[in-house]
Amino acid sequence: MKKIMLIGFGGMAHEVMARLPQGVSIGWIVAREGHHAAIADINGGAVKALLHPSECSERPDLVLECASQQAVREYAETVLNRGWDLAIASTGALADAQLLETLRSAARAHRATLTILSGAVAGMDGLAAAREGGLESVTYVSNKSPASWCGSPAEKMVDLDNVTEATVFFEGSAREAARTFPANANVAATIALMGIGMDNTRVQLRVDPHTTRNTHRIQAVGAFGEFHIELNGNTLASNPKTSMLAALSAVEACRRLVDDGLSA
Ligand SMILES: NC(=O)C1=CN([C@@H]2O[C@H](COP(=O)(O)OP(=O)(O)OC[C@H]3O[C@@H](n4cnc5c(N)ncnc54)[C@H](O)[C@@H]3O)[C@@H](O)[C@H]2O)C=CC1
Ligand SMILES: O=C([O-])CC(=O)C(=O)O
Repeated sequence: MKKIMLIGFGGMAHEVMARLPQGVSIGWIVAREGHHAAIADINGGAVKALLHPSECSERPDLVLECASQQAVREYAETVLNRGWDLAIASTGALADAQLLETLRSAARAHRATLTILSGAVAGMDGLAAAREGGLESVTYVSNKSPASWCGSPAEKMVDLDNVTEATVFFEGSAREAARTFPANANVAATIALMGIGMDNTRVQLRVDPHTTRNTHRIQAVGAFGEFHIELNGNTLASNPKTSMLAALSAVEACRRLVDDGLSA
């Protein structure tokens, strides 16, 4: 049995727990203290609630971050310094170039892997392959409902309650997008990390009152040719900011621990 550590106890973490592949169990959950009683109830106390990964004295087979960019800043270095493999959803934390370098060095020094979950988008394998031949441009457009942008800085950029048509409220770099919208624009950072970087990846964020989905459009142009991907993702019932596919990409990372057959 593979035993993983989850970081976070919100929408994505619950989806991962509900869909955990056979042969994988959750040994530890790093969460805020307010969640510890609920964690103690899971499987008759089989899961340990922690405030920090350093409280764990065993070696998890994988640490899965499904919490926030702040959680990556708080815990990722400790995890990698212990030589534990880490997969992160909150990829926008890596818009901080210094943190990215620190985590890369920690992973190299301790022979750990830092995996960027594909999250809410698809095509990251193709984008990374295209990069090998040279990319000219990568653009990303995110289109979400007003409920998705609620509680984000979008509230100050557009009237979310009264918007009547799809409206662009942000245009800029992936670095700026990921930093400004930490719960909504991690995809921008993921695309940047797999493509032409945080400053060269152009991002447009839109609010659309006529949708309930999270739509991600990627256009990449390079020596390979060009591709356009449009992904219309259903959101988690528990969190309209987060696409179900993002949670499923975390589940798939767990499945890789037990499946030793084909790999994408
Ligand atoms: N790469 C991608 O495509 C996507 C990435 N994400 C990232 O995944 C995160 C989680 O998504 P959801 O579960 O839907 O969010 P959520 O808001 O439903 O849950 C987040 C959970 O993490 C906990 N948390 C946050 N910071 C923490 C910290 N420093 N220490 C301990 N616990 C902490 C919260 O208390 C909460 O339980 C998002 O905040 C976002 O950063 C979300 C969607 C897509
Ligand atoms: O789940 C999504 O559709 C995208 C998202 O929240 C993010 O990029 O942070």
